[in-house]
Amino acid sequence: MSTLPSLYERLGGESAIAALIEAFYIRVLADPELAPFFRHSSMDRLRAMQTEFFCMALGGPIMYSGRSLGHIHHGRGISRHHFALFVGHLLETLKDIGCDTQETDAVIEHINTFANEITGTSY
Ligand code: HEM
Repeated sequence: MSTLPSLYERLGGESAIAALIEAFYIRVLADPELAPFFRHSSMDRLRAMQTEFFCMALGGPIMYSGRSLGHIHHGRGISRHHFALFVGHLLETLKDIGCDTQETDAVIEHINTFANEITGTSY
């Protein structure tokens, strides 16, 4: 019996995901609507935690050691609009690194499932 490779494997594992996150936050911080959210954040910690989170969320053998998504994001005024901008930058970054459409769509679909947890809304 064979198992399909996880998205983690299809993207190239931990080092490829770390590079993706690095390129992604360059875009996020260049967005005038998103940059202010990160003004007081340690970007080194954020990139490290986000890399762990993506590795875990995409099926990799890595445990996320950061705080709960709700706990971190609630009370910061992150709307659906901000979430959509954030995911838009992820989409562009995946395209930039040459990720094919099927993998890009699968990653975006998966990351979108965290929308309620991040924005604190459920509808
Ligand atoms: C699915 C989408 C998202 C995921 C998976 C995610 C994940 C994370 C993770 C893993 C951390 C680090 C946690 C830690 O330090 O323990 C973090 C921090 C943070 N996130 Fe997100 N995030 C998402 C969307 C967003 C959006 C849309 C915004 C704002 C527009 C945002 C703003 C922040 C900020 C400001 C921090 C740093 C908090 C601090 O300084 O301690 N995130 N996020």
